[in-house]
Formats: sequence, C-alpha cells, structure tokens
Amino acid sequence: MAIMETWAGLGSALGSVIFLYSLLGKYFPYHIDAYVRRHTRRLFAAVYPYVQITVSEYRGEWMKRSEAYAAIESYLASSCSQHANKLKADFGKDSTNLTLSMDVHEEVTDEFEGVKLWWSSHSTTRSAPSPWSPAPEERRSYKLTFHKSQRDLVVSRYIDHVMAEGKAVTVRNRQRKLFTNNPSSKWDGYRSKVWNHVLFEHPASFDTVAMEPGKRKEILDDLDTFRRGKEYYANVGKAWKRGYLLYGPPGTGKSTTVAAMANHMDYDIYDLELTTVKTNSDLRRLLIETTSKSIILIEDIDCSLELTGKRRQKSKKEEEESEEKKLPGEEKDESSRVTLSGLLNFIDGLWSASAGERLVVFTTNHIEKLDPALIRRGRMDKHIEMSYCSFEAFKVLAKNYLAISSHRTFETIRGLMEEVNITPADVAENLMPKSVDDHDHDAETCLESLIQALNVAKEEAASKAAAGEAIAGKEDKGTNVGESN
Ligand SMILES: Nc1ncnc2c1ncn2[C@@H]1O[C@H](COP(=O)(O)OP(=O)(O)OP(=O)(O)O)[C@@H](O)[C@H]1O
Ligand SMILES: [Mg+2]
Repeated sequence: MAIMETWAGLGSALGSVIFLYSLLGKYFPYHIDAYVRRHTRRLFAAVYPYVQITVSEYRGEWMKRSEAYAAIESYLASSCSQHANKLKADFGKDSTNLTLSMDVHEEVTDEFEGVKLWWSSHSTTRSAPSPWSPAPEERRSYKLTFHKSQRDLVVSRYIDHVMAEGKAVTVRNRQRKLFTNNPSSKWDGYRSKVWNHVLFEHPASFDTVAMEPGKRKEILDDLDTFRRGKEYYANVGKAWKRGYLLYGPPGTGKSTTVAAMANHMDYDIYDLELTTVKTNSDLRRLLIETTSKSIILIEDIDCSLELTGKRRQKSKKEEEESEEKKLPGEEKDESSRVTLSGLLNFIDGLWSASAGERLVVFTTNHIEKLDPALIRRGRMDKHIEMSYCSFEAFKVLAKNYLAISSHRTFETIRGLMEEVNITPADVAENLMPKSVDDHDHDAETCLESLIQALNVAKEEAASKAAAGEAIAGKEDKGTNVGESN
C-alpha cells in the first residue's frame, strides 16, 4: 500500500496548489486562466493514474443484497485476509470453523498475473431515512483501485476471476440452510426479513432413501445432467431451472427425497408455505429473495391453495352469494390474491431474468387433483411417483436400519410385500428399536415384527375387500329387485 500512500500524498499536495490557484486565479487574464485550468486537469490525470471501482452491498429493487458484493467478500476473506491487520471473525458450523474477513476501513493488496491491485472496504452510516425507521442505515462497499494501464486486464479477466473464485469459496464454506417464509402479515418495512432460516443438516442421501434402484439412478442422472447444463440452458435460451413433481401416498418418502436431492446437489432449501402468502406481489418478493443453487419446495401443493378451484368458473348464484357475504369496503375482486396463474407466471418468467441454478419441487398426495396447467412438462419437467415399499426398497431399509443384506425371513417378506401395500415409513417404524432400553433389539425381532405388521395389513385388506363385496352384492340385489318390479 506504500505506493498508494505516496500517490495519495501527491494528490493532496496537488489539491493545495489548485486551491491556491483558485484564490489567485482572478488576477490572471482570462485566456491564461483557461489554459492553466485545462492543463491542471491533464496534469492531475497524469499524476494520479488510478481507476477506482466501487461495489455496494445493496442494490436495486427491494434492496437485494448484491451477489457481486458477497462474492468479493468471500474472495477477499480467502485470498487476501492474511495481509489485513483488522479482521472480522465469523464462527461457522457448530462454532468450530472460524472464517476471517476484512473489517471495514481496512485495505489489502492483491496480485493477479503479476499486476498489483488494491481493495479497501468502506462503510457509511446514514441517519434513519424516516422517523419510524428502526435504525440508522449502514451502507457498506468495497473499492478496487488499479493503474489505468491495467483497465483491460481488470475488466476482461480479473473481475471474472474474483467472481468465480469468490463464488467457489462461498460454496465450499457455506453451511447449507433451510429457509421458511415469514407470513406476509409480519413483514414491516422494505428491508424486513421475508425468509427465516435454520441450518440444514438433514442426513438423508440417495444411499439411504428406499426406492427402486432404476428410479434412483434415473433421478441422480437427471440431477447431474442439470448441474452440468449451464451452457446447454444458455444455448437453448431457457432459464437454468428444472421442475420436479413428487407424488404418492403419505409416508412414501417424498420429503426425504427432497432432502436427499438438496444434499446431493449441495443446495439450500426454500420451503415455501403458500397459505401464509397473501398476494401475488408478496410471492414475487419471496422468490426474488431466493439465491442461486437452491431448491424451492412447495409441499402438498393440492392443499396449499385452492389452486385448482380458482380456475373453476363460479356459477352466477355462487358469485352473488359470496358478494353478499363481503363486508363493506372489502375488496371485491380477488385479483390481488395468490393465484395459480400468478404462481405459474413466476415459475416461467422470473428466473429467465436471473442467472443461477434452481430446482422447483412440488409434492402432493393427490396428483389427480392438480390442474394440468401446473404440471405440464416444461413446468414440472419430471414427475416422480413415490409408491409403496417394494422388496428392493425394503432391502435398502434393512441395510440402513439393521445392517443386513440377507436373512432367512426375506423370502416371506418378499411374498407378503407383493400382496399388500405398506409404506416405507411403516417398514422403517418396524425396523427401529422400540425404546432406549430395548436390549433385545436385533434383526430377528425387527423382521418378525415387520412380518406381523404385513400379516395384519393383509387381513385388514381381505376383510375390507369382503365388506366391499358384500355391499356391492347388496346393491346388485337391490337393483335386481328394482328391475324385476
Ligand atoms: N423411501 C424412503 N426411504 C427411507 N425412509 C423413508 C422412505 N419413505 C419414508 N421413510 C421414512 O418415513 C418417514 C416419513 O417419510 P417422509 O416424510 O419422507 O414421507 P412423505 O412422503 O413426505 O409423507 P407426507 O406425504 O405425509 O409428507 C421419514 O422420516 C423416513 O425416515
Ligand atoms: Mg412430506
């Protein structure tokens, strides 16, 4: 930084000369004055041959945190922090790994392809913009200073290098997060938090999710292709996103699969609870605040909203009735509410404008209830059925829970599983120890209890079928009687 300081000194000396001249300038004839002024400017440019670039922390609409700022922060923390005297400490996962970053008003030197560049960090505090604002605003920024002869190098290569390296460091160090949205009603002010987060530490992986090996491979291949597809998506002019729809009965592992997907991809999860989002513009704001490399998850989409019902044309009578029920002053049209078309517009439109990889995952227990517009290919690119536990899936669970890959009871279990439906959740339940001091917990007991559960389910199914037949028989008879009359 010594060179910078020398230049700064020179700059201020020059400043004094210019100030003196401006005092005495009125005593010089006009043409001399103009000449001197022109040349001082040139001289100043010649003796202060540096260019500065400033990157602020917040920018644009909704004061979104600048990704460039975050990348520079990580880059400087990893590449240059050893040269800085004042550092800021952040404790990472489990308060074990400490990350150091540059404190405000600190300067560091970086070197790139043999060229020296200087970074400094700044902070200005503005008094609260309005009396009801909670606190004065702090505006942080980084300033990059370099010699003007290096402008091309900086613009064409160095900035890209900083961004790429910074993002890579962020991914390496980051603790993944599970975000949940705050209800719209709790937002106050334009900088309020719309998402809350906790650390995402779900242990699920594709090795532990019980599913057909073929299906597992298909999903993994699809995810890996997506991850490598940046250029492909850019070439075909599509936003880098992919939609998944996981459907199936409760307890078949939909939520577990989403966690495994997040772990496989190293993504954050944004668990979007649509019922607490009031309007389409609130939804838009929530989605804008999501970062790249994330899964946007909407669970139980059929229950989240009357998404299907909204499109159904209300009969005239129904409409009149609902108008009557409204209180005076209550909004007449529902156009401001979150709607299916609003949701579809965001899925299609929003991310085409912003770069970055995102998976959109919907889960449902009732695929048949969903509007076909919501799940057509292109929106939901991949439909994955999560079904009852097959024997192959059971083997995965037996391996995870009991650490066995074969047992004399396996054949019986295979036979029973072909006859009755049991969810992986129920299988897992049977394979777990029943209490902390369950000393007899061993493979044998667990498998026996599973067989028992399967037998009970089989009996239930049989008695249900018998009852069903009896009712059907009665109805048949009824019809017959009716017909004969
Ligand atoms: N395929 C599976 N592989 C491994 N474990 C499973 C699987 N399916 C269910 N489980 C176990 O059962 C529990 C419930 O599963 P999960 O929450 O993933 O089901 P779900 O399909 O999301 O159900 P819901 O429709 O009720 O939300 C999990 O804690 C998990 O341990
Ligand atoms: Mg679930």
